Amino acid sequence: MTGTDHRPERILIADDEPLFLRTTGELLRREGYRCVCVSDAASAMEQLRQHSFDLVLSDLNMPGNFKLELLHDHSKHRSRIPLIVVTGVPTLPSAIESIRLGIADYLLKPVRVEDLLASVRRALDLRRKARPRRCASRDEPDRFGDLIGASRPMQELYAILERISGSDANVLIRGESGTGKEIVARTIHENSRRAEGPFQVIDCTAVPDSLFESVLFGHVKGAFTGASQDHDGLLARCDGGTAFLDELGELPLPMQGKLLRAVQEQTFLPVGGHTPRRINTRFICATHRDLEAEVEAGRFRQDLYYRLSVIPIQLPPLRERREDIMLLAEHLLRELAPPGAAGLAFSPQVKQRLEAYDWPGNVRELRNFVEYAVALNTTDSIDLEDLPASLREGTASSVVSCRAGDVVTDVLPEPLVGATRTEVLATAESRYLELLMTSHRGNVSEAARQAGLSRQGLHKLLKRYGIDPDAFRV
Ligand SMILES: Nc1ncnc2c1ncn2[C@@H]1O[C@H](COP(=O)(O)OP(=O)(O)OP(=O)(O)O)[C@@H](O)[C@H]1O
Repeated sequence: MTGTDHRPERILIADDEPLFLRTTGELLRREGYRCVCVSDAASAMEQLRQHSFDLVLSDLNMPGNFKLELLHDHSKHRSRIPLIVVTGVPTLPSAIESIRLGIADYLLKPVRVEDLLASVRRALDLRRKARPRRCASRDEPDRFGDLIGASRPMQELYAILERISGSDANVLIRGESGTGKEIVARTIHENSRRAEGPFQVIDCTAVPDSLFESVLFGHVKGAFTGASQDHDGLLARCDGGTAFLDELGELPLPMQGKLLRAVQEQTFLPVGGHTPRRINTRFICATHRDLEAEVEAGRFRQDLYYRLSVIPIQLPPLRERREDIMLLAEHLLRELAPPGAAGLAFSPQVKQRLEAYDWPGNVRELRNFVEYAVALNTTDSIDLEDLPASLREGTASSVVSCRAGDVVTDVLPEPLVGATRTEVLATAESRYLELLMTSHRGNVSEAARQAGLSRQGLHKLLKRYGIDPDAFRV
């Protein structure tokens, strides 16, 4: 059985019973599906974050899922991928909660082979019908795969994505935080001939410099104290697929030369190894930094920059494509509203406020806002009182205004007069983060919510500026 784009459909099976896992995996593979089997909820969530799947088959009682964590995570972030529950311990509360979270089916163990296959086929069939076609921009002007937006910059982006779908060239995506760099990278992967291969996210800010080489290239047994066996790195996992290097600008300089070899020659040496490993990988990278300035400043290798930016893509901030705000907000509302709240809508005053707001955290901030409003709302309309204070008061829109001809020293602190644009912006961002941390007393979750960033995204920024949240706790 294959999907509409002639690639085998991918099924994630999560169950802590080894026998069920093995036999179900074998059964579905025989039917032509590609299966990945994991035995706990954390591994399932990691797989879903890193790879594309068409369906999830999940047990309920398995490690890490006793409060249905996998189902909650799934309903929040990937509700368009159908999830079938297969449980040996059915309870009424778990069944009600599973259905509330929008599962596709609820099967009881021992499940008959024909029932399982019928349920899998039904769920995949529905997904195929609901799924936007490949390169959908011509027929559906306001979306391309999972990307939403009808503005001119988005139309231009869709045209580029369509044109490059036959290409295997490396891509460099730039844009502010939350503009959609990762979702664009996934879209490129899913529309490429590598679609059935892995899509591996490598977050350059998440790995300490000293571990980078081993995390990226792996190591051989005995390479260092504690290396008791050979270990594959993240690059080995991208073979046949796409490596997505997020925040490329943070890659330590010594690693840049090693990455260049992997990009150029498609080979690398695991730490302590002598035999080069060959890969077949496309590189898509993202950065919010001005990499050309980094090259000029000697912080980023020019040869690597040219290798990776064969196709450059610039993502516009949301404030520069305001006509997409309500389109995205309505889409997110449909995605995030609980089942049974299909009529939930924004009031006219809220729409006005959303369209006027500057969205410094871009689409991620908008998504966080919709989640917040959906969680607080008890009626069928999202009204002004459901908005967080920053949006109600429109604080982020009130920017310092500076008329043409004003002397720039009026708005710049003395030490920054004559500084470059990058230095001024970095100073402002670092100051903003300090104020944010002060007002939230070092609570990263709360601060991230206000800033419209993910916790991970805020951690990345804090790390970049050497700001320790613990120092703000009182
Ligand atoms: N055009 C879009 N259509 C639909 N959803 C979008 C769009 N752009 C972004 N999103 C959603 O906004 C959120 C943030 O997007 P994403 O993580 O891709 O941004 P990013 O630029 O990689 O952020 P960061 O730089 O902080 O890592 C995700 O939930 C993503 O699905």
